[in-house]
Amino acid sequence: MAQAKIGIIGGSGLYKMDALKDVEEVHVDTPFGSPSDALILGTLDGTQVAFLARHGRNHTLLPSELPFRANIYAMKQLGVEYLISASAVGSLKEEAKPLDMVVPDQFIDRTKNRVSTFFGEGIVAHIAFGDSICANLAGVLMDAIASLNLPDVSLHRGGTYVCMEGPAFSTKAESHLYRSWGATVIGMTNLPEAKLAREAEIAYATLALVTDYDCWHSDHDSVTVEMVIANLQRNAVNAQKVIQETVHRLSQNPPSSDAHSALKYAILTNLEKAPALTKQKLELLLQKYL
Ligand SMILES: CSC[C@H]1O[C@H](OP(=O)(O)O)[C@H](O)[C@@H]1O
Ligand SMILES: Nc1ncnc2[nH]cnc12
Repeated sequence: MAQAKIGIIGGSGLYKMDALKDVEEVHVDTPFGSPSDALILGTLDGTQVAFLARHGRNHTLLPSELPFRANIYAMKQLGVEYLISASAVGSLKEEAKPLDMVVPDQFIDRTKNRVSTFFGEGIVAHIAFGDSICANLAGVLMDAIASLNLPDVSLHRGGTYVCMEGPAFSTKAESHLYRSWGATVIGMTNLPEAKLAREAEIAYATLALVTDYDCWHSDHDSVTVEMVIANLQRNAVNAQKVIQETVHRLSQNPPSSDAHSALKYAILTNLEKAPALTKQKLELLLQKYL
């Protein structure tokens, strides 16, 4: 199977990468089922990458229906070591305006219905998640954004991403509550992905594209899908430029990442005595430690 060290997961409004060349569509099967869609392998300025449309290319999957484990496992099967997520988010802060870019460094979990671990069935592991985003990968992403000097786009370095269950958007009371917690942006997808990427020892960072002010701002209309997609479309070219520049920088100078050894001290179970079937299912994650 073709391989790629860099993976890209495109969210709402970002269903393909226009600059990809030598494109190959790969249908990957994993022990956790099928990913959201075929993975698109191709080159960006000569660097091999794997692209996946998180909700499917025709946007058919709700946030709660996303096969997060299959998506991350498929990336691992392709050899991905760095994973960039591009996501639409609502802003919870006045200064993060629609069309701005935020590179969060923390999460708050408000999901209710997500499976966000590969472990269980006889093998127990607890990854460290205090620093939920790979700081070095986020650094490359932020340097890439800054280097492009995008007109009318401010970069916000760091911030907390609230991950809610959805699919309905927040109530005003919730939106004000998250603001009182000091959170920066809100979305429905990135937290399970970040946890699973960490378990799979893949460095993960998010390019959060602000599309709206959620529903707290008295001078702006409450978020609607129409608003999200319209603003995302206005920003899609910028988002792809950022991803392209980030891929270029990663290919020139791949950073070290604590994520790449996240399981070193995380596994509690004696793997010699662990159930064979579970070991087989998780072989790709465990092989270094067997
Ligand atoms: C289309 S509005 C809500 C939808 O958009 C975001 O998706 P993604 O993170 O995949 O860009 C948000 O998380 C919701 O899933
Ligand atoms: N306000 C919002 N809440 C949740 N997810 C979003 N995605 C884009 N805007 C959002």
